[in-house]
Amino acid sequence: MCWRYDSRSIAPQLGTPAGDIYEGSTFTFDNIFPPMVTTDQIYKQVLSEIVQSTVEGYNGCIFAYGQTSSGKTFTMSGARSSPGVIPLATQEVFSHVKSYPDREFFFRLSYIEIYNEVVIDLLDPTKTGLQIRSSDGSSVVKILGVTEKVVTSAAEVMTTISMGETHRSVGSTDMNEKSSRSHTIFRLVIESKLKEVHSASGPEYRVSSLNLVDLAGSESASKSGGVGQRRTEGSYINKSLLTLATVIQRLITASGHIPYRDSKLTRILEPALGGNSRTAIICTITPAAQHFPESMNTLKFAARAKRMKNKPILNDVNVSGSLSAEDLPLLKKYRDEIENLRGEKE
Ligand SMILES: Nc1ncnc2c1ncn2[C@@H]1O[C@H](COP(=O)(O)OP(=O)(O)OP(=O)(O)O)[C@@H](O)[C@H]1O
Repeated sequence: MCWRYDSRSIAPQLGTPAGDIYEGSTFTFDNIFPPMVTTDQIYKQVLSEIVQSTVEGYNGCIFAYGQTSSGKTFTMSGARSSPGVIPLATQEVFSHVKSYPDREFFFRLSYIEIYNEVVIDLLDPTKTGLQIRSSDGSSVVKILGVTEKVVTSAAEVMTTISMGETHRSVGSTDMNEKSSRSHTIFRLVIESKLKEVHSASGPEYRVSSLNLVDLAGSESASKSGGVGQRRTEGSYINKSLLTLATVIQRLITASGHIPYRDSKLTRILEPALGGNSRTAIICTITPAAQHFPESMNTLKFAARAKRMKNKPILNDVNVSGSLSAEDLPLLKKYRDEIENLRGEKE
């Protein structure tokens, strides 16, 4: 073990070669979880609050960043023995709506991957090269033509995602037998309206999105043994992660142009990076000494990301015309009902 840590800080272990070189580099975070902590425990302690607030009308984003094979997919999707963030969050959304019996909810699910800078619809992989459009100071990012499946239960979400998983770009590298070769984004759009309108009951319509992102692993070509296709994938992965790091660096130093548009990943995640979303970043590292340099890089990324400030806002639908009734089926349905009633009265 070449690291020493407690619940908030981590540093190279003194008395090891790395520890002696990097003496004095201590990183402090909101939480540090040792290997034996389960994703369920992390979820309850840190992530549940963000997921609940998406039901209440705030945008939320949780993403996993780290070296290849350090446990991002294990954390986000989970394994049979240990449910990941996606199933845990899905369960919570559908149970938390019960706390709002005065509201009607409507859910749409999309699941995409960004592979070699091409956006692919995992719910319909014949749709590739999807375009991204941002509006309203990029608080709203749309993926044009993406499949949005209307879902009514947690079980339906998980069945749909399992189907989408079969289309993911996964390949074998020296570091991970089943390495994610793409960034994947699970997006649940949550629309709600008051069943009966009372002026004191708060905003009538709300729309928010929950984005759960499993990034491809940062990797060194020599360790992952990539040649040919694997090497090309690796270079796209590293380039988009570098753009992510640059965006974060510019946000925290408030310096220069912020290059959101330099990668599909940062364009889609723009609201989560310095925007209106509540965002949690889970950085995964391995304690193994041979991966010390990669772990150090991940910790430096995490330390910068921790300094990023977002401005979450409640997305009631009087927001600035950036969302039309066509974007919001529940709102459209409600407007149609009003139009019909007016028609009947006339
Ligand atoms: N905390 C953990 N407990 C048990 N097994 C784990 C844990 N974290 C990761 N693993 C296992 O380690 C292997 C690699 O993990 P995983 O695929 O999640 O890495 P990754 O960071 O997503 O890698 P890549 O970027 O290459 O896709 C998997 O077999 C996974 O089940």
